[in-house]
Amino acid sequence: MVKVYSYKDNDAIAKSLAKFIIAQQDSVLATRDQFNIAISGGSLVNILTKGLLDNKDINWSKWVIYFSDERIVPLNDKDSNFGAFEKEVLAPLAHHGKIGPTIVTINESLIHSSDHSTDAKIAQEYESKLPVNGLDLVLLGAGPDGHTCSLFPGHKLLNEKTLNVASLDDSPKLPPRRITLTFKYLAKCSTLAFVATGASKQASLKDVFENSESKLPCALVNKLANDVKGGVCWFVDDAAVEGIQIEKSQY
Ligand SMILES: O=C(O)[C@H](O)[C@@H](O)[C@H](O)[C@H](O)COP(=O)(O)O
Repeated sequence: MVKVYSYKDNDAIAKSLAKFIIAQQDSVLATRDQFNIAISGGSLVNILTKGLLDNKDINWSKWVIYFSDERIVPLNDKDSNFGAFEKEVLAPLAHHGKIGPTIVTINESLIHSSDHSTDAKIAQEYESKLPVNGLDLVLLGAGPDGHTCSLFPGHKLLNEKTLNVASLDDSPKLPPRRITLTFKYLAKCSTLAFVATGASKQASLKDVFENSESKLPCALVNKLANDVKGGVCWFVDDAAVEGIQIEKSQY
């Protein structure tokens, strides 16, 4: 089942997404002591900052945070997804004296600026740190071209059937070298939640939601809805889904 939750702006999304994440957190922590979540880059980090930072219901010390994809750059590089999350969320958390989450990043000692041959090793090592049975929640972005994680339209990784985490060095969006969760691994996770905002997403989301044959990566994630027990949902703003024939509600 794919659900679409739609709001007028990022502040409203941030509030509702926080409520959703806390519900997932609470149901997992009722049964075990660790909440495994993956986040993505882009504007999602800013929405998480708004919704989570001063939120007393987040049990940060029980969170283990992974990345749905990461750029193969040093962690302090402006293009690093970890770097953005550290600056926006982790540093302010530490500043408030809170016990922070555990973060699982790529091993930057394996990055060689000109030699890409260790990129597969970075992916392999990242895969070895992931829970074998999948994550509790994966927060996904959606690019204007319909990509998600670093799974791009028409890319050979859309057909990856063996690896849970793969590397690529031909990302059409810079920077070119990345690692990404694959569909194989996303299918093992409990809940998949997209956050997509802005009119630049309209054309690809029209294809995702109105064309049952769509091959866009975001559409292929929607097709996993029956495999993942918590389903697939979308948190969108009105601009992203204007004119698109879908049933919308609010969480
Ligand atoms: O690695 C990347 O290329 C980006 O992080 C990307 O995957 C992002 O998540 C989407 O393009 C959505 O970005 P916005 O939310 O900023 O529109």
